[in-house]
Amino acid sequence: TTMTASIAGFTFDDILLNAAGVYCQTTEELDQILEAPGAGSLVTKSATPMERPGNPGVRYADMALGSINSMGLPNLSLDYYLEYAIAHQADKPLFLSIAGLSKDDNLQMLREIQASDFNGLVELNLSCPNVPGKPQTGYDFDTTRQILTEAFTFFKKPLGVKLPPYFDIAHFDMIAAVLNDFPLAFVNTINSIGNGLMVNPDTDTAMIAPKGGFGGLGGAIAKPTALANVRGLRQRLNPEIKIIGTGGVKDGRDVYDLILCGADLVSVGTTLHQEGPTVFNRLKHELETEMKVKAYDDVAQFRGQLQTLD
Ligand SMILES: O=C(O)c1[nH]c(=O)[nH]c(=O)c1I
Repeated sequence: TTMTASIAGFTFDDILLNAAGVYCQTTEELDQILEAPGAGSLVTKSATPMERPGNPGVRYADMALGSINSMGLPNLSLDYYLEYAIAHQADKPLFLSIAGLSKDDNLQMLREIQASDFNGLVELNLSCPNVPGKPQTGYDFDTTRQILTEAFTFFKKPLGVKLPPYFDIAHFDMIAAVLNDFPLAFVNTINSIGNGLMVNPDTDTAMIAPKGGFGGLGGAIAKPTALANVRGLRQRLNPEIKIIGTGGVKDGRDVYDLILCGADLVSVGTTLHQEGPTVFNRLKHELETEMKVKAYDDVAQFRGQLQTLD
């Protein structure tokens, strides 16, 4: 069975990778994704120009419905991840994620990457929901347009954006109208569902500490929103803009569904955090099984082919 995809001229021999933020904070974690059977690439933790400790206190929790996190953008700095990516990009195309706290931070990091020997893909994270006082840029269509306009005056390497989930059809139209004006290599949709709240039933307290317990939701709870955002953007974006589908992947059928809605690559967050890098080989084999049931031997045969009832 053929389970490959191409983005910006790069061929991915496996279509699974980690979701930014999960299992990608340190060289040790990144090496485990790089070497994991079934993983076709990796993305580094979203970086800022300088190292950040992130939010204090308990900032991640698993629950029946998935996960809630308010990490607060802890990372070891752009230079750390840039060095790792340059050292390991010969093996397979890699994604470098950046999440500046301002437009200038983002542009400064893009200039540094442009001037470097990195030849992989950059994922501009416009959707971190957990930095206190910082809104998710992806919900501000004018600012998103402004950042991309300035970025493309100098940035020539493959660039994509990590988007927050949208919940209004009008917003699918609006973000697509912005993104279609730029030569983006891909969009990654969705990031966590921002600012949910979960209760610890034993203590009647919030599950996590930062921001009074408000954090991004991932896992099973995110699947319907992930499918809708992959489908909604696939229907609206220029075909040259590829899609990384993220959200709610627990088994091979979840991978299959994201592809059916239009995903080229599929990234795994909560389930990777819970199961570890062996999850990729499990998902790959489960996807193969699902494809055999449907008599498909290539993901290209059903990518984006969700049928509607009307
Ligand atoms: O809290 C985080 O570090 C975080 N958490 C998320 O769920 N998404 C993000 O983009 C980020 I930058």
